[in-house]
Amino acid sequence: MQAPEGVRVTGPIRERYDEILTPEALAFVAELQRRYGARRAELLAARQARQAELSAGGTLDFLAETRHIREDDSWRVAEPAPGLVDRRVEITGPTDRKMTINALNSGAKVWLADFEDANSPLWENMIEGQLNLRDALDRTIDFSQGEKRYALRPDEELATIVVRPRGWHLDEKHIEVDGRACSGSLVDFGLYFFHCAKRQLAKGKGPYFYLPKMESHLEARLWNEVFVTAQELLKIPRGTIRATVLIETYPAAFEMEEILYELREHSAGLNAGRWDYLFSVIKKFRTRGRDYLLPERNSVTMTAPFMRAYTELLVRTCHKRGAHAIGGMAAFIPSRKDPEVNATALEKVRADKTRESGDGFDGSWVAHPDLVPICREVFDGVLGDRPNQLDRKREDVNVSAADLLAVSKTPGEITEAGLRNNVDVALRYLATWMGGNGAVAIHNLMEDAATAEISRSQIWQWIHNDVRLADGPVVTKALVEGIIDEELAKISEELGERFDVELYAQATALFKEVALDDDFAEFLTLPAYARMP
Ligand SMILES: CC(=O)SCCNC(=O)CCNC(=O)[C@H](O)C(C)(C)COP(=O)(O)OP(=O)(O)OC[C@H]1O[C@@H](n2cnc3c(N)ncnc32)[C@H](O)[C@@H]1OP(=O)(O)O
Ligand SMILES: O=CC(=O)O
Ligand SMILES: [Mg+2]
Repeated sequence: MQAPEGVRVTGPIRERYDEILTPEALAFVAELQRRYGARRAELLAARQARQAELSAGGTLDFLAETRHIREDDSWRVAEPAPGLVDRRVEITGPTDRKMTINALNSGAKVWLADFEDANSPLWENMIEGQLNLRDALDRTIDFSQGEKRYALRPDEELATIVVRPRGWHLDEKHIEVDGRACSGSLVDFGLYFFHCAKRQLAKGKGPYFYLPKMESHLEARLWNEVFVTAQELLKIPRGTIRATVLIETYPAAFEMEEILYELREHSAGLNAGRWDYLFSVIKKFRTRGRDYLLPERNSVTMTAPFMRAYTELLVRTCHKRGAHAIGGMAAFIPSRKDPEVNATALEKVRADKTRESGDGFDGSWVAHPDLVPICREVFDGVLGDRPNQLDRKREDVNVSAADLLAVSKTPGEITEAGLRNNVDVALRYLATWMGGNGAVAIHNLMEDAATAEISRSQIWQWIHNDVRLADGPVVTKALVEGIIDEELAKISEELGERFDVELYAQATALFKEVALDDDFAEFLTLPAYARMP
């Protein structure tokens, strides 16, 4: 395989990879990396500086220097693009061949094709995911499992593809530009844009993206600059790209309006990414004692006052600027085998979507095809024939910085069962992730990188703030180490021959690093990726 000057591909080149890793596509990605790699590094350093301020006693607030943007009522984001006008149901999931076909056929309006939370960034997953997206657009994608054959429905019935590239913090170590690993965000964005932008335009849609884990409007400005350059290089009209930003970090909640402003000619709205948001709340104030201590994971709900403040503000901010507000993921996974589990999942998801649609969201996420009808039914009930409810301005909403920061008003406690659950789920998830799969149902809940981050960071926070369990001792490293051994033994007994000794050994070492080490790993995926081939 021929690579352009200064570009080195170190991952194995398997069948058909050369169709994605063409010299032209690699040159395009390298151009983005050369133009924007240094700025990305500066913005990642700025995250560290902000964290140091918070750990030293600082707080988060709306920015004084951007007040003029918030107070200027004249600007709006771009009109909704074709395929993104009605987003009442969005399904998310990884880009393997079967899931690609199932998601596109699911009846959802949008498919979030995920290179992020639901994906383990194995080289094979990244490149084959790109191939699958391209094949889907060419309608050459097929798949069979046993007797079952998978094929796409007619184009007009398929979900609109919206790709979620990796966040700014992750590298793609198998593609080096001028001797350094390339940004994972630029690889995922660049390869998809290069191969699929024109294919999408030919179908009357466009290159659309979900942007994860941003921490400031300056990071959104960087994405906007990348978009402008990418469109120029491929001679595609400026403003063709559309991007929905996940508001899923604590700092970003204070910069929603500025993020929309930076991306306004490319914006397709905001999404309330609840799981990473919770992780970020824990992470940002992890050393700050009781004021920022959440109850155990499964008892924090969307009705906690600080979570309501965040989602209400998101809807109000979006609708003021003509942007879609998209709801998040209820983690309950239906079952085709267990009617009771299925009924519970449907009921919980219905309640979640009812709250969101009532609050003014224009649509929401589901994790599984069997949840599409419920989400559609609930949003149909509120939207009727209208494609969205952008006209519902929610001027009644008035959220202060103190409301967003009111973590300590969250009801619930921290118990031994909560601690054990965090250990058990994190171990199972990390073993799955190291095995190349980024999303899995565990105890009937969807687990992905964001939910696993909550589990391990809660444990870190409890250890470092001398938290006493409601029904037991103070949480210490030694206590957690004992529980790890016990939970591993239970998992091994339950899985029997399916217990992969090697993967669980890796998961355990990784979990100890990200939950027990005094240095808090910024993202668990960083040390996890370092351990990956
Ligand atoms: C915090 C966040 O970022 S949330 C967004 C990121 N997370 C996600 O996207 C998770 C998406 N969901 C999933 O990956 C899956 O639903 C899981 C892993 C949780 C469960 O998957 P499974 O164990 O395969 O569920 P199940 O066996 O019930 O699946 C039934 C069928 O639905 C398909 N299916 C399940 N979820 C999806 C999905 N999200 N997209 C497409 N197809 C799906 C399965 O492939 C299977 O297809 P088949 O009948 O043709 O074999
Ligand atoms: O990406 C979504 C989230 O909840 O995290
Ligand atoms: Mg997320």
